Amino acid sequence: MPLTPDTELELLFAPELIPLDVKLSLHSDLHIRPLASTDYRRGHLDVLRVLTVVSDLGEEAWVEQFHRQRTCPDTYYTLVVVDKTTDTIVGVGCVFIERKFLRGNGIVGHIEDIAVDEKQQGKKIGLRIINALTAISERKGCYKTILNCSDKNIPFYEKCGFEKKENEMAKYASERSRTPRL
Ligand SMILES: CC(=O)SCCNC(=O)CCNC(=O)[C@H](O)C(C)(C)COP(=O)(O)OP(=O)(O)OC[C@H]1O[C@@H](n2cnc3c(N)ncnc32)[C@H](O)[C@@H]1OP(=O)(O)O
Repeated sequence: MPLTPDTELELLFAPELIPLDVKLSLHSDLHIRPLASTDYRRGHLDVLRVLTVVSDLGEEAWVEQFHRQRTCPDTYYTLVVVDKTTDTIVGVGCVFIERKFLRGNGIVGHIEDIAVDEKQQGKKIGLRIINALTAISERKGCYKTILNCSDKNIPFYEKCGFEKKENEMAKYASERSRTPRL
């Protein structure tokens, strides 16, 4: 299936936010753009499976989540790399913007959920995704861009220009305690 032009898609954010140099540095068979409302069908969740176990709630629930993100202005920047020859997704990543009271109401970019299709790893797609997300974070005015990763991925993020700072702590909620009550 040939690539669907961006102009025919409902996109999560303005495509102009993705820097031209990142677009040009990709292989000619690849295209980088914001997540689109029809990307469930292009395998968005399949690519995320290389990262973790994915519960597929179906297209309707996926589209609902897309619109929840889209209605939070200036907050979610999820992008995808699409194989132009098949119109399927081969790489994904997100930066979301946190608004702080510190640093003069400063803003911070949090990079999340980076994944590249197993068959396409090692071709600099991950690097281009991180470059694009960092550029978006900086263009939106974030004073820093941060992420959590496993020890295994530290060399990858160092190649992307990140350095190790502090430690990650996590507390996972039990099924019972995370039932929404408010
Ligand atoms: C915030 C988060 O989401 S953390 C979770 C990250 N995602 C995952 O772990 C899911 C499974 N892994 C993947 O999807 C991919 O392998 C990624 C995203 C980690 C890397 O994407 P790729 O496209 O394969 O990496 P890419 O080709 O851009 O690599 C860029 C550079 O980092 C290096 N690199 C990539 N992964 C590693 C690694 N695990 N160890 C050492 N170096 C690495 C590459 O060799 C390359 O170096 P070079 O410029 O000297 O040639």
